[in-house]
Amino acid sequence: MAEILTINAGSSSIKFAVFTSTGTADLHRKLHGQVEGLGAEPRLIAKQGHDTVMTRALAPDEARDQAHALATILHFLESHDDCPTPEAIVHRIVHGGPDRAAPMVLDADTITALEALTPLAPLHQPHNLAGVKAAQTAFPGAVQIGCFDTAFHRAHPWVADTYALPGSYYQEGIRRYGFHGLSYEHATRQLRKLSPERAKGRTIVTHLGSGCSMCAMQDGQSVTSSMGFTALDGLPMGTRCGQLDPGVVLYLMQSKGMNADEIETLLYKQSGLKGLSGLSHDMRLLEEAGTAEAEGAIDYFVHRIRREIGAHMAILGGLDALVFTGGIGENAPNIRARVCEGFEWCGLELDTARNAAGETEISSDASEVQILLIPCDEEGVMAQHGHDLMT
Ligand SMILES: Nc1ncnc2c1ncn2[C@@H]1O[C@H](COP(=O)(O)OP(=O)(O)O)[C@@H](O)[C@H]1O
Ligand SMILES: CC(=O)OP(=O)(O)O
Ligand SMILES: [Mg+2]
Repeated sequence: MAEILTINAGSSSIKFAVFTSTGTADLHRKLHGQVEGLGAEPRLIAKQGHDTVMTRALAPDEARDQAHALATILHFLESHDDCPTPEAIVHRIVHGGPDRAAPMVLDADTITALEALTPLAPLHQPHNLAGVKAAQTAFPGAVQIGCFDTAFHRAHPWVADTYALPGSYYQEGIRRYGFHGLSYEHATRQLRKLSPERAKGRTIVTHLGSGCSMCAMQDGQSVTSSMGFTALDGLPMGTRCGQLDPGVVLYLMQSKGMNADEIETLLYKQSGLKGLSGLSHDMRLLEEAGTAEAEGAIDYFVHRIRREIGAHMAILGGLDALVFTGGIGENAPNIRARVCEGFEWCGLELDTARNAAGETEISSDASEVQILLIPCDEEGVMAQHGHDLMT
């Protein structure tokens, strides 16, 4: 029985899963888990089905950063009673550049080309590629496969991909790539099962996790997305600023004398919910805190999501379904309620009780737009791609 291991290094977590394949298209998830809370209070959680087989707070040297967290996961897998012997290890690689529109086997040349994209995704790409190397060492017999967050958006029309810079900049790759593609792919697959007619129409999926973005789709194909050249643009995130006037960057350089490294740290690691609240990147803590700054951070977060929903809806010419996914999207009913508030004018109405209960369909019976909660499963999509490439 072939096994597939998936590794998904996000900005605040590393998620893993072991799947077995019996030769058919159906994959069985036999073990999964994550190191979550990187940068705050990291812990390792592993589950078999719904049963938790491990939950442990991690010491600083076990989860100082993604590399340590991954070593902790690989150590856990190797010492697990049923240690996996993966035939393929599938990695989420956040940036695939302009041409990689499908998953692929990672050979040495591809890894070198992907390393060159590190400045475009500094919170992710180095960790994604370090994960490939660590996995090669831990499981030397396995094929390494990459699935790219950017791939899902590669068929955007030019207007959704370009910046209004001279054309040569687009040609050299300065364009809007869009991210969270594996999450969007999963959401559309689920939507096709849950609501096939609406999935053929105009849909917006909003991925609200540690990183946050939104994607407008027509018949499951990405039309436009809130993230751009890097995973900084669009919505505010845990520690990232989201949309920012580029004049701010010029001001920081010219008037405050900040250098590129300082600005990178500010925009990627000290901004977003963390920067505004002065407290934490974690929505759970902000909701509990109740300070004026934490409330302000949540107000801004909600405001920007609402603004992007309006913009994405305008590009689609209306809306048939709105999907929430990601750590915040799935687990924070108050945020969902505030995002949807006052959108009745365009036929979008939440059902308070369904939303509070976290049901799959959270729109009211009267709502013209269906509102759904679809738990993010990037690992399931990755495993399926790995399986398809191996057979
Ligand atoms: N119950 C909850 N209420 C509010 N926010 C939550 C809850 N559970 C998780 N989150 C948020 O989800 C975030 C993690 O989302 P996730 O999609 O797992 O992130 P990533 O994959 O980018 O590391 C956490 O930082 C936290 O803010
Ligand atoms: C692209 C991105 O922001 O990913 P994540 O949400 O996993 O940090
Ligand atoms: Mg994620």
